[in-house]
Amino acid sequence: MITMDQIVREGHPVLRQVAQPVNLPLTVEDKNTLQSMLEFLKNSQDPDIAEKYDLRPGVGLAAPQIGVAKRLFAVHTTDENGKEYSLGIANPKVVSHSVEQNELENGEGCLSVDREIEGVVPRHSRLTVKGFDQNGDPITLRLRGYIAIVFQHELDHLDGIMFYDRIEGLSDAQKRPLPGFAL
Ligand SMILES: CC(C)(C)[C@H](NC(=O)Nc1cc(F)cc(F)c1)C(=O)N(CC(=O)NO)CC1CCCC1
Ligand SMILES: [Zn+2]
Repeated sequence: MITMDQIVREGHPVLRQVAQPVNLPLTVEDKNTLQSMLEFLKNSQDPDIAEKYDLRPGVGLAAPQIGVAKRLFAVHTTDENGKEYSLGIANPKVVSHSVEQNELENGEGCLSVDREIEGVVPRHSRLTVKGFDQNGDPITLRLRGYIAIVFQHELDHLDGIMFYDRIEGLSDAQKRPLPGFAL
């Protein structure tokens, strides 16, 4: 099972790479990667398991965050209307998005970032994502609200983009992990 010590922290080059698309049909290895990332998210949201293994409660995880430079990520959360999103997706891409932007008023964090970074992260408020599910079947998702933000945060990881890259006015020093922390 994935635990926090398998999660790569900022400063590791894999978080700044552009991840490679995966071949379809999905290999057993890629299916297992998606499944293990989804399992981590579920475990991290289970109070008993999270406490037992000291997991940070996560809603999304991208393959580069476990050192796999492939275009795979998993999400496990419910949106404002209580619709559950619990899935792994392969080769996701944004096919359209609103001009209108949206942001989490308290800013964002990241499982790969062990520090608080102030500032809102502008995102598309609505977007359509196409990709392939864990069975390799094509999927199209029309997203808005919180889940749209989660997807954009994970999509950015596949392109080596960290949430704080998008915060207006952040100095370069603030964008660099302190040397002592980039273990
Ligand atoms: C970095 C962290 C703060 C752990 C963030 N969680 C979160 O925002 N809220 C949360 C998580 C729960 F599991 C249950 C709950 F009620 C609230 C998160 O998982 N991510 C995912 C991530 O780092 N992916 O790479 C960061 C979020 C920032 C905006 C969208 C995803
Ligand atoms: Zn993240």
